[in-house]
Amino acid sequence: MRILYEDTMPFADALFPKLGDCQVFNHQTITAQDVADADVLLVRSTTRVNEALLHQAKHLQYVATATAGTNHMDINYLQERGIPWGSAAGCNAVAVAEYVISVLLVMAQRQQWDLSSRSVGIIGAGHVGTALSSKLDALGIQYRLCDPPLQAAGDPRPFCHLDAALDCDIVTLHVPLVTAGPHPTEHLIDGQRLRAMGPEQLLINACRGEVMDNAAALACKQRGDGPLLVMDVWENEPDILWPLVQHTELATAHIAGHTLEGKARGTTLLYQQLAQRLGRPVEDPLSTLLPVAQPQKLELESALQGMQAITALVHAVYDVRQDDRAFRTQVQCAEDFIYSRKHYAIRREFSAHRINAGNCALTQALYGLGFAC
Ligand SMILES: NC(=O)c1ccc[n+]([C@@H]2O[C@H](COP(=O)([O-])OP(=O)(O)OC[C@H]3O[C@@H](n4cnc5c(N)ncnc54)[C@H](O)[C@@H]3O)[C@@H](O)[C@H]2O)c1
Ligand SMILES: O=C(O)[C@H](O)[C@H](O)COP(=O)(O)O
Repeated sequence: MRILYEDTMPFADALFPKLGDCQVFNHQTITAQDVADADVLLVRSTTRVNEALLHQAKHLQYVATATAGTNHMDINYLQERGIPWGSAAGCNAVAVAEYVISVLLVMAQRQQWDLSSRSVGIIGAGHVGTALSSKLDALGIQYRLCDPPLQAAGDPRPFCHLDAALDCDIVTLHVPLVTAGPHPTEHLIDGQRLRAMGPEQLLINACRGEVMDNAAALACKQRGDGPLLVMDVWENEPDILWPLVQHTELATAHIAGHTLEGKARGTTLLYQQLAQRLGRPVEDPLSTLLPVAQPQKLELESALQGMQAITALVHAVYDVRQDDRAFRTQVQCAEDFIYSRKHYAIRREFSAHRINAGNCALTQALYGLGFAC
């Protein structure tokens, strides 16, 4: 069993050699020739899995991506070739939800917003949208969910129309990139919708760059129109529309999902899927692989209360302003974009940290946010 896997999967070296002979590849240099003899190909979202890469691969039995998004894989081509494929649905939902929470707390401080009187429109109520809604519940922040495919499938949660979600004070996008069919998302947020949003509104894109028309967003901002923008994902990564960066409140290099837990879940989900396909015992190695966070226990400053205390603790674990600063100072071209993602610092999820808040209401909110209390 020849397994070829991308070099950006934490813990892959500890897991996949148990299942076969392994080779590691770099997405910038991989060729069709490299894949020719592979039985299994395991990627992240930076490798385009298509005919150009796979046409010489005559033995492929399985292709999988250790990510939630699958738009980098030509699923039609895989199906035509009869090659089964998999993904790591939900692996980094908590990471993206924590990114959005960090953003909201930064923006609330900067804009003097009382988040308890602001509404959030969550577009896409799958793994990420749902994880985010639980954290907003914990903070007592109102939200509306918009997800026509789930609504049509009978999901019992209350859903709203896209226009109602776009009317919220804060709008956050969590849909897959879909280019065809009844619910396409490519340029879902187009020039017209951007122009209809006011300067007090905040639009967060942490799903796929192509869901928002970036050129239209730039034109809007250059005219002084449109919402405040927070962008983790960009059209045409890594060669993005650089002039747009200066018009954003916070800008990052597609790292919302890059917690150690999120990436490690991606690797272990693929390991489990492959083990199952090979008829091997399916163990869950995640908890044994993750190191203890440093510091594991966080202390709460006794002078801080309520949202101030929550903000301090969230930002002690993950402060998106650090990633924004690094992006603005170190990322100026496509190569920088790739480099910064590949060398992203280790970021842990709230659950890796234990807090003794004392105060019952605060403990409940922190527990709801995901901290170990
Ligand atoms: N920035 C990052 O690091 C990062 C990390 C994880 C995921 N993502 C992106 O975010 C997307 C969502 O992630 P997820 O794990 O929640 O995926 P998911 O599949 O669990 O949820 C996506 C939801 O979007 C809904 N949807 C589809 N079309 C829609 C439309 N037109 N309008 C409203 N809702 C629609 C689907 O019904 C589904 O419920 C992924 O596909 C991926 O592209 C980005
Ligand atoms: O779709 C996903 O899961 C995310 O966008 C993921 O964070 C992408 O990360 P990458 O594979 O590009 O490192």
